[in-house]
Amino acid sequence: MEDNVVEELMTIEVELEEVQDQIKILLDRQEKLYERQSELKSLLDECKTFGSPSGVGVPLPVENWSGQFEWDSRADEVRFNTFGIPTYRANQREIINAVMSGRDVLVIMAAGGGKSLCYQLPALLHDGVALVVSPLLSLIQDQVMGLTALGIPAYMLTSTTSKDNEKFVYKALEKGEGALKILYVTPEKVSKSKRFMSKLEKCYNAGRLSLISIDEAHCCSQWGHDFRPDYKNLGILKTQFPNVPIIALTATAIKKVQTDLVEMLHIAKCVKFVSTVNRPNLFYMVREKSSVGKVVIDEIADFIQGSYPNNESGIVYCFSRKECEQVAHELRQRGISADYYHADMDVNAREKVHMRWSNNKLQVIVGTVAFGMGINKPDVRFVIHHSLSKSMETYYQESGRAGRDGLPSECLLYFRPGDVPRQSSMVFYENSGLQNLYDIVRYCQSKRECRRSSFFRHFAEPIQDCNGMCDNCAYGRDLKEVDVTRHAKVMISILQEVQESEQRATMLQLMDKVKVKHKELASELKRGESEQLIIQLLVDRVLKEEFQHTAYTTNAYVTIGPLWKQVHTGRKTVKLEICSGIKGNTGNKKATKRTVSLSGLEVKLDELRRELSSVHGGIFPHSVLSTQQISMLSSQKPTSNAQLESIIGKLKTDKYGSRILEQIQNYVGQSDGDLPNEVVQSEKRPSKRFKRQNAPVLIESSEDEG
Ligand SMILES: Nc1ncnc2c1ncn2[C@@H]1O[C@H](COP(=O)(O)OP(=O)(O)OP(=O)(O)O)[C@@H](O)[C@H]1O
Ligand SMILES: [Mg+2]
Repeated sequence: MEDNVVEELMTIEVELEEVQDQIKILLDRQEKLYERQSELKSLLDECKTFGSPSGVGVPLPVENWSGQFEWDSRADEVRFNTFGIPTYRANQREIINAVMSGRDVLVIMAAGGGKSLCYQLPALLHDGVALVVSPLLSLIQDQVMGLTALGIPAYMLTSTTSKDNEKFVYKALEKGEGALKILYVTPEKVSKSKRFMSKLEKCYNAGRLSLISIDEAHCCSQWGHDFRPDYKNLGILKTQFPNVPIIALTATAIKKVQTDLVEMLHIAKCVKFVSTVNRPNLFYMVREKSSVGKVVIDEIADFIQGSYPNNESGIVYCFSRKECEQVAHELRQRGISADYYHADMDVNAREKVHMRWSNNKLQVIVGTVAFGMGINKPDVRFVIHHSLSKSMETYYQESGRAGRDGLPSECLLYFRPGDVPRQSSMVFYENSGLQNLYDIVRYCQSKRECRRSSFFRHFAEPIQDCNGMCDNCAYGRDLKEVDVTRHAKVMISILQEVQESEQRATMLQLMDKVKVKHKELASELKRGESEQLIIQLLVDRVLKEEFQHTAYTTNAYVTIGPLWKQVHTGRKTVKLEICSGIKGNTGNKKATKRTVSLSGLEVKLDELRRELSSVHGGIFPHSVLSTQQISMLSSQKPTSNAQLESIIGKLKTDKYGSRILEQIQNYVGQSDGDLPNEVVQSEKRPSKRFKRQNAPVLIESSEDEG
């Protein structure tokens, strides 16, 4: 009797949790609707006021940010000729219009969505100086370098700024002398330097402070993943400079973070632009990870050499520092230029590795989570996870470092159940740590559901088409569903015995016990499948994990979970999906192109951009020409300055035009009779599965504007 009551109670508790999750989603939705309702009501009030006869001549408040504005043509000219950007991406134009109209703006846009342009373009259109607060020195250096290469007067005030430059900046702020359009600082400058703030005040009083931009604004919030205490003091900017519009930008989609930063920055009336979390150009896939370390490395090396033989950049994320070093070493032994990056290295060594990678002198960085926010490289073609991340949010951020230039890129995660206890013993003490981990475990275990849908569900966004850009959508798998209820019951009984004798069992010990006690049953499932079953039972709460600290480590054990009885009494059957093969591309599903393969001319232009970047010093190859521009040049093969200008804009044509035209001419001359866009095989190493393709396609969201 008592048992039954306890069991029902457990079941109800689990169901209650599920209901609460649903309520949370509905409450979020309600909050959004209330927000919009009040926006619309106040808009209506304003319309009535301004629309009345007494309001004749007063302009209507502008909320249609896609409409026409007086700065349109100037904005288009600067976008194209200075930044070399042919069209706006989704929301960019609207955001720029809101900023230009003097409103405070909050921008939530996925990594690589193009947030920088949203403040850099208005900074150039306005008179005066725009201030940008950014959390990391490396990010600031990248940005200043990139802008300088475009001929934009951008400076920074950081620990590395020379005395001369500091003097120049302070003079520009105080007296308006010298050309200064964009000034980057770290948050510490705002909260700690009285001298800087007093100069800024003078700049403001003279009406020359045009805009304040807070990049990576999620650093304000303790709920964000990169909290920075000094970001909390940035509220002072609105208090001291109330007439200057603030634009706060982040890729973090968590609601709590957004609410926090609006409050902290004092921008309650801001216009908010939330873009989708979808990254249509990323191909997501999960592969089974062998328990033999060398096999995993062989597979990773094959993948890189097969798909990326032209030194295309990538990242491999590892669980621990030691693993990073080992994996980098083993990749090098297999002929891949790889190096590691983790928090145990000194700052200089880390920066050196980062620089070599940014300059395309190193193909792969093998990093821990420490290799994070400062990564600004747009042409990362693949992100491989050697082990699973600790949550969907973390995986989204880390894998999202691929393809920031919008070109097809791949995100590959190696999953094996044995990695789960390693992660769980690290995260179990965090708020919802285990829940978050089990969410990504579910993502990894799933063999049918679209990987993109998991992201949409996680970030509470309506589902969009995947276009065949994940393994589950692109390939049909031969899946069979096996009833493993008997196995699950045996596991439960064994764990009961273990518990009764006041002992504990790890996942491996549990499997061994099943093998010893029930040989026939154990032989029905392969080792990996038994592991898969235990993980599934954990995620479904039939089993649960328990942790014990020792002096050196935390051990994870498996024990009976809240729903064990449902299985034990036979009320719940347990099924395991077992994959017996991949059918290949299914005819009925759209499979969009996943990788960028370089044509002969593209390889030549890539070499040229590397050469020009080292000749011009201090700029990255992607600042000379983006991969997207290289692909357009190679398909259109311009022969005159005018044609070139229509592709890459005036500034780059003036700077590098003669060399680019010369390169194209040489290539066309040499390859007379060849296929126009013949795909080249790397000279350095043979390619296993090289794909012949024409110019790469840019996969963009359909909301693009001209
Ligand atoms: N409209 C556009 N068309 C083509 N490329 C663009 C456009 N806007 C931005 N880009 C390019 O996309 C890349 C990423 O842009 P940006 O650095 O602004 O991204 P972000 O949103 O700040 O990402 P993160 O969150 O990672 O900092 C850059 O190489 C940039 O030049
Ligand atoms: Mg950015």
